[in-house]
Amino acid sequence: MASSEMDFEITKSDKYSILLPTYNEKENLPIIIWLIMKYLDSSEYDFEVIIIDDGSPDGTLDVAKQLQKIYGPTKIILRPRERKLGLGTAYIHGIKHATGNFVIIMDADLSHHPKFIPKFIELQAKKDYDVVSGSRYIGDGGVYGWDFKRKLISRGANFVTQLLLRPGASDLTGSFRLYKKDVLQKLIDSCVSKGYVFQMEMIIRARQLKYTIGEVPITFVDRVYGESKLGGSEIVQFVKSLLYLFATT
Ligand SMILES: Nc1nc2c(ncn2[C@@H]2O[C@H](COP(=O)(O)OP(=O)(O)O[C@H]3O[C@H](CO)[C@@H](O)[C@H](O)[C@@H]3O)[C@@H](O)[C@H]2O)c(=O)[nH]1
Ligand SMILES: [Mg+2]
Repeated sequence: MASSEMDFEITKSDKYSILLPTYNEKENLPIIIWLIMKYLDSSEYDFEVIIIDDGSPDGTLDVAKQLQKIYGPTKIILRPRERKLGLGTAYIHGIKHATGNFVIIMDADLSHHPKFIPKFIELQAKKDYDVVSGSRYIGDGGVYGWDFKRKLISRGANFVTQLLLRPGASDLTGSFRLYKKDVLQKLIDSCVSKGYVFQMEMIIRARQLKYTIGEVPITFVDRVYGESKLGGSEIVQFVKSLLYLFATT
């Protein structure tokens, strides 16, 4: 390895807890878990995957149980909830059970590729960032498979938020991130929103609290199996929260 690639250090005691919220992801879950194992098991990182299933009617939890049998209960941890309680609270629930000193949050529908996780870990270790955020809007990052409307919503949400709140991070609504666990806990405690807009508020709060944020370009590929749970009510929620943050910060 070239010396420039070695100027960071992962401490032996570092552990990464990956939170995977699922709602109707039975086709995607085995593939994402396989990819996580492929990219992290080959490295020497200590990690665990915490699956937070919200009573998916398609039987995602049964699939998760099978995966736990294959990979073992120390690698795959199941923390299901009875019913669909939303993405934001799924993270809050998951972090309570995380044993790592770092937490990685990602979607389970293969839009976020696990191959980026080692890049997040390396950048964090190199600069000791409090947060590393995947960004579709820097370098060779990008979005694939979204229709014009969805691209417009994402770009629009990012643009308006940049304009009003000047957060100094390029991808505000994305949710592929690595946090120091104590930082994530503090951010969660300071956030008021609970839906999808949670991602945006987290990064705004991180800036306010003067945490350092690193960015890794990521590609976001639209899901092949199942459908997005983002609906009109989430968009209304986003606008409300944005205005709230604008008025109060
Ligand atoms: N446990 C639980 N999981 C949920 C819930 N709603 C969604 N999920 C899970 O959360 C992940 C993201 O949900 P999607 O429905 O696939 O979201 P998306 O429309 O693709 O939105 C993604 O991109 C947005 C824009 O970049 C992001 O804002 C959003 O957080 C997400 O990453 C998936 O793993 C999905 O199963 C819920 O109520 N409970
Ligand atoms: Mg998705």
